[in-house]
Amino acid sequence: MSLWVKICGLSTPESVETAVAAGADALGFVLAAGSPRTVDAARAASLVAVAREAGRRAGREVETVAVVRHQGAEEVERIAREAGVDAVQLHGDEPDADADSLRAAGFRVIRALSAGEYAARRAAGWTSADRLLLDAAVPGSGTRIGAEELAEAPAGFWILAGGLSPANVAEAVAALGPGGVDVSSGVESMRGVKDLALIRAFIEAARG
Ligand SMILES: O=C(O)c1ccccc1NCC(=O)[C@H](O)[C@H](O)COP(=O)(O)O
Repeated sequence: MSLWVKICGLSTPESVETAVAAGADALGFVLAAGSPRTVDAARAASLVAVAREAGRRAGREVETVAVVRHQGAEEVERIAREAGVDAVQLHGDEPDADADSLRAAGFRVIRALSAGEYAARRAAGWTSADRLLLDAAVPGSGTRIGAEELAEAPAGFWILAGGLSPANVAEAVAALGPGGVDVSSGVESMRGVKDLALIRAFIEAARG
């Protein structure tokens, strides 16, 4: 099966068009405050419309994802509805009940955890109905997760994030065996500014 690829932190129509044309499965819009990639819900809605149209032209569905952190379930549901996304990616200390209520409200949920958080939850017997994304401790920082931090890779489908780039994604996938990958910093020319050639190169390298 083809590797699932998500390009995160998109904020311009050009970067959305490029990611879809290059074959991305999912696009992330940062609705968490305080990031150079943050867009408001109205801006995200216009980018979601661009993604839908580009997906229609490409003859496939592209998943749109609101990336949030430390926002309550009600607030997340409100902004996700306004943005018109398919899924939410929870990056904070949200309780499982928030994920349950967002799923019940019709959104797919991605739970983003650092490798350390995942190891602690796994040891405590935690399981989740949602897709799991393993990331560096500081999301969107371009920091990699090392194989040593990931003593046991999750069973089943999971998504690797954190410091991936066109130069290292193939090696990271071979070493850790995720079903999907997620990138932000590694396809930017400077923090918060996506580079269209790097987006294309990342997707090609990930699938190559
Ligand atoms: O991008 C941010 O600044 C951000 C802020 C708050 C929560 C999540 C954020 N980003 C999530 C992602 O972009 C990715 O899912 C992931 O962290 C990969 O980031 P990177 O290491 O930059 O490739």
